[in-house]
Amino acid sequence: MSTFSTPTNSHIAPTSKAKIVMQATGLVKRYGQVTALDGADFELRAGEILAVIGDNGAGKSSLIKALSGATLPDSGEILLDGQRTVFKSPIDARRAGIETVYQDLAVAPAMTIAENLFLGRELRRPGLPGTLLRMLDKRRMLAESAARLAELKVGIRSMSQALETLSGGQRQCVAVARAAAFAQHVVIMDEPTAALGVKEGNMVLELIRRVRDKGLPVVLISHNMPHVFEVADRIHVARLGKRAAVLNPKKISMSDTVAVMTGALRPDQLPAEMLAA
Ligand SMILES: Nc1ncnc2c1ncn2[C@@H]1O[C@H](COP(=O)(O)OP(=O)(O)OP(=O)(O)O)[C@@H](O)[C@H]1O
Repeated sequence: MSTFSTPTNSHIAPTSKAKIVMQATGLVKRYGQVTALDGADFELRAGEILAVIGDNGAGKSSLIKALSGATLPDSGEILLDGQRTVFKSPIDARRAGIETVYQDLAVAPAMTIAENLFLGRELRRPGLPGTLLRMLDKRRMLAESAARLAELKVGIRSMSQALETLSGGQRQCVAVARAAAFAQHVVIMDEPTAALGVKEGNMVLELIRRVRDKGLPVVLISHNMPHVFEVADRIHVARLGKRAAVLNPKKISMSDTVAVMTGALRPDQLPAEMLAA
């Protein structure tokens, strides 16, 4: 069997005894004649970065949409901390502590970094007696933004500069930091390093590790195999609307991973050590 890359991820991966933070069983989602999810299972553990990979149309986005409340599956169960949960909207998922960083970033380029961090969750000053009017607390939002970014070692100095003045990688870091700042349980990232150069991609990968090390498990959807192997503790392979396998990136090569993803290699043909516990 081929060996392709030496994983550089030095973090101690969670063992099979690590707590299951989020779980899904038998998710089904149909769009007319198309079955996007065909009984997909999912399991995210405390302390891990779980990469979700799969060929085009394998059901990655549909899975993530179900986990983040963007779509309601036709059947199947989602459990958060062991409790059955139904997300009827992304707001439900956010309330439950799940933050998602979408590919389009959902940011306002002309607004400041602080305004973007608190977009939709603005801090306000106490209301004046007898009025409902509550002014935005810009000072606190600036201070808190600076604190959040510093905590994650994102090296951006001025929180009052417009987001559009930042590079693509820095903007992505702001989006990730925003998710990490508000998430109580899980951060889901959809292709966070797509369209970034090598240096900027590495900067975002570093940040993703810091988010995990801060105590938030991360679900990372990516087509970028070197990036997956750089940071993932386990690799969930989606195929034909199901979870085909969960792989151990420390034991399996990139080429064999791609072979499992495309169906050229069946998971039951792999030595047990290549499968994640
Ligand atoms: N809103 C929709 N309406 C109709 N079909 C859909 C819809 N969303 C997804 N599908 C179909 O469901 C299947 C799974 O799609 P999904 O986007 O989940 O796969 P994916 O693994 O994320 O693919 P990609 O890597 O190309 O984004 C595909 O056949 C897709 O065409």
